[in-house]
Amino acid sequence: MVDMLRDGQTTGAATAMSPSAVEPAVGVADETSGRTVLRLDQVDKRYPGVHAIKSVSLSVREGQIHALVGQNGAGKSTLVGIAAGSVHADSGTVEIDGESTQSPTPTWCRERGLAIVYQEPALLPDLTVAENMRLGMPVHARPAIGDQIAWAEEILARWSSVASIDARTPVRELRPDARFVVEIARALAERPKVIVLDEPTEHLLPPAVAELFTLIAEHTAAGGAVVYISHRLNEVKQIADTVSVLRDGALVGSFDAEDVTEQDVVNLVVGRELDRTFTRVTGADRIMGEELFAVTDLSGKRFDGIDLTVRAGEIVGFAGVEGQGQRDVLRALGGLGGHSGTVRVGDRTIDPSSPAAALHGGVAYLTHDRHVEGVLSGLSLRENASLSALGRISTAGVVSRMRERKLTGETFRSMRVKAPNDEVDIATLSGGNQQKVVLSRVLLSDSDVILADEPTQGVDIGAREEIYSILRKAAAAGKAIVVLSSSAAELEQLCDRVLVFSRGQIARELVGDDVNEHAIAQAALSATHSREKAGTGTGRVNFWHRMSRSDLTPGAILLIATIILGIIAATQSDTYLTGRNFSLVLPLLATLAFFAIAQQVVMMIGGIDLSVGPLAGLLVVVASFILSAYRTPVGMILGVIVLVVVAAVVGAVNWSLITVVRINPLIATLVTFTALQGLALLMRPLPAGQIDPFFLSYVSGVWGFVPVMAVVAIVVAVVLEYCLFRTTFGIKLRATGSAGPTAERNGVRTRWVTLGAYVGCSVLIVPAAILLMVQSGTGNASIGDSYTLASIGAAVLGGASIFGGRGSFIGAFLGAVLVTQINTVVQFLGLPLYWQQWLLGGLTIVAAAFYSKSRTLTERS
Ligand SMILES: Nc1ncnc2c1ncn2[C@@H]1O[C@H](COP(=O)(O)OP(=O)(O)OP(=O)(O)O)[C@@H](O)[C@H]1O
Repeated sequence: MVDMLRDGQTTGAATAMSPSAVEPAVGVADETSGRTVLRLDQVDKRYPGVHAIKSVSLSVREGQIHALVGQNGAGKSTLVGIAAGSVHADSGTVEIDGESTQSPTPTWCRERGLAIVYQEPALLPDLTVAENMRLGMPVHARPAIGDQIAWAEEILARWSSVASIDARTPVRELRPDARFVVEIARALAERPKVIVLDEPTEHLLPPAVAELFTLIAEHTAAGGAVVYISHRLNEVKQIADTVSVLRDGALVGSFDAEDVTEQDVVNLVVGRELDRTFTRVTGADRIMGEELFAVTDLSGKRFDGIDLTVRAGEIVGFAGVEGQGQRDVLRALGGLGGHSGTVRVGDRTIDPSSPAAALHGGVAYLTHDRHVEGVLSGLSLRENASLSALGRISTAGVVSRMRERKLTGETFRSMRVKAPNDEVDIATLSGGNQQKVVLSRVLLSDSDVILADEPTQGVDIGAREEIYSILRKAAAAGKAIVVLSSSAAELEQLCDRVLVFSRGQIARELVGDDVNEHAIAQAALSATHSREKAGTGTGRVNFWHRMSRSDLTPGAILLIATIILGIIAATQSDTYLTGRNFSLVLPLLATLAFFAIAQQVVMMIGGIDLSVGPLAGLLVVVASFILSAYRTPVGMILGVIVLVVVAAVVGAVNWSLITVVRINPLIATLVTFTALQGLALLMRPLPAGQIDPFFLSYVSGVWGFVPVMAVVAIVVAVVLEYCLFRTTFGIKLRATGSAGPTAERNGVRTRWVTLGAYVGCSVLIVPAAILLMVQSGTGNASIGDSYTLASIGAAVLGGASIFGGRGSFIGAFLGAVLVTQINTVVQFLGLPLYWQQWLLGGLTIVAAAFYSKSRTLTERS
């Protein structure tokens, strides 16, 4: 494993060379043999302050593995993003399988045979593995929705020896390595002409890497092509036919892999000759201080009885086959896992019960899952890095911008973070640069103990050396450091001592000359024979886990609560269980149910519609003009059509404010709320204008004591529930709410899905408004106002997430049932009316807390 520079004192030993000085020794790739399946021609891309791609031309031929290498920020991801249609180039053309275009879209590229696995998985957390896999397929290759589980299981079966993944599991429950397996398996299942893999092995376990290489070989043997991005040059040398080097957005050249040595590639990537002679600076050569970090009898999930001491100035490595508890121990010490035992920093005993408590006790943890736990998107580099150092840079709670800039700036410079400036959004940085910023945060916390989990993940060869040097400097400054790495070579280079884990315990301790790559790898393998597969996380499926998996769980809980309230009311009053009572209550229930179902549509995409109440009022007012007395049946139908059109227009206005003008949904629909209220009051300042009694008698028809409209509401809820999981639009709706930008990358036109959601929501208010017409009989402008909040309450009770992606129409219906039940039972029990509010508020809090708790537990496990 020589995937890194071997240089104890890198920067001093490196000799700057002109690019031309490192290029002539290597052979230039033959671009003529084999058919070209992907061609990029004069592609150029600028971001504010960065010329990311400088007129790059590249050809990838069939049956070939074409590696793309370069430092962090060189432009690799941007270039393949352009090839896949997810990044729009300023100029240049993309040609896939003979067809070219200047403006490719993800769908265009996929349909022509290009599949891509992004550095950050393009999976939708709230959709199941099977739904994600199906959605990512080109339209012609998608299985029927009913067959998707069997189809996904068949594809994942190929990976079963390295990753046991249940196709029904929501992706949010998968561990990072399993997420990548799903992505890769899906992309290969497309049988693409060319597959792009952007740092695919960063998160994979060694057996999965081996499986990937076998599949890649099969793919190319069948005539497919691969574009392979990696910082692991040993992997590149192992599999690539051609190596293209990018530096600062420009193509240095494309070379035959056989003609270049690993050292040649390093020099080409860095743009200078880098001395890779390795001098390990061990603890024996350094002065170490007193024992600084002491852990006694630490036990928790997947580990047991861990004793550990680290001295000031010492770097201790955690090694072992993946899944032997080493990561769990590190996370528990960083405050990210339950545990028992004693943890001491210096002479203080600390309780790392949370990351904040660990930090407070002097322990900082660098996560291995940068995408989910490390990066704070939307915040600048500076803000991301200074988050753990706020105490040091503020006085009486006020942050000193000068100190913050100085501190973060110096750290960024020492790590060579590549960004236009320190104020840009961290999300705009390349993956490796994001990793450097997250590491900066840990260093800036100035904690006595640093726990670094895969510190060089996704980081280029030059920066890797810089990170080693920074960790060594931190040790030299008296910190105690623990490094977990899947690379034995990395541990050899960094550590004074290495602890090898097996089945949740420390199986071996390597010191002195035993701290070498070979001995570490050997110890890891001989220490254990059982390899845990990548999977869905915990093997133990607990109550919360099972409950939180289903979107129907909230509905079941609501039903039980409704029945209990009903039993109480029935025991207290003889009139509760009578047809007369039901004939009074059910129309109210149907009205609220339509409001809740409508609200659920927009909440599914992470939106909200405050205008539903006034819209209903406006529709009642409009009806008092167009459905006034004694219309013919045709007139009535036309009248209802007008109401639908009015509602659809309001939905479209909401959508354009949110999507085109880009106003937050809460504000946008608050604006519409006021405008619609004003308009309705303008038309009918006071309730007036009779609505046709014949029309009202039709819509208030009953079967026994059950109103027809209540049955319609149930049917609508059930049909929409079916559509949500079994139709393309339903899945796109959930995908858009789950993670909009990722859904876009999967070919979902989120803009139009959002339009459908807002228009759909408004149109579903028409039946609710008709029921209100029955109640008022006249044009009453404010009759719907109170339903805005009630609709949101009912949908939340039904399990809707305000962040989108989760919820259920049956749940929303049952939420409306419970709200109506509370109102009725309070009256039957003769309780004061404020009990309605208390019960509703109390139950909403209990429900929200329950859903939130169960969801958090599921995601953590
Ligand atoms: N959306 C964006 N907005 C602004 N700048 C961006 C954006 N995406 C990328 N960049 C910039 O473009 C340059 C190239 O980034 P890119 O992600 O392509 O690099 P990379 O070679 O893939 O790096 P890494 O190896 O770290 O993943 C970087 O300077 C990056 O900060």
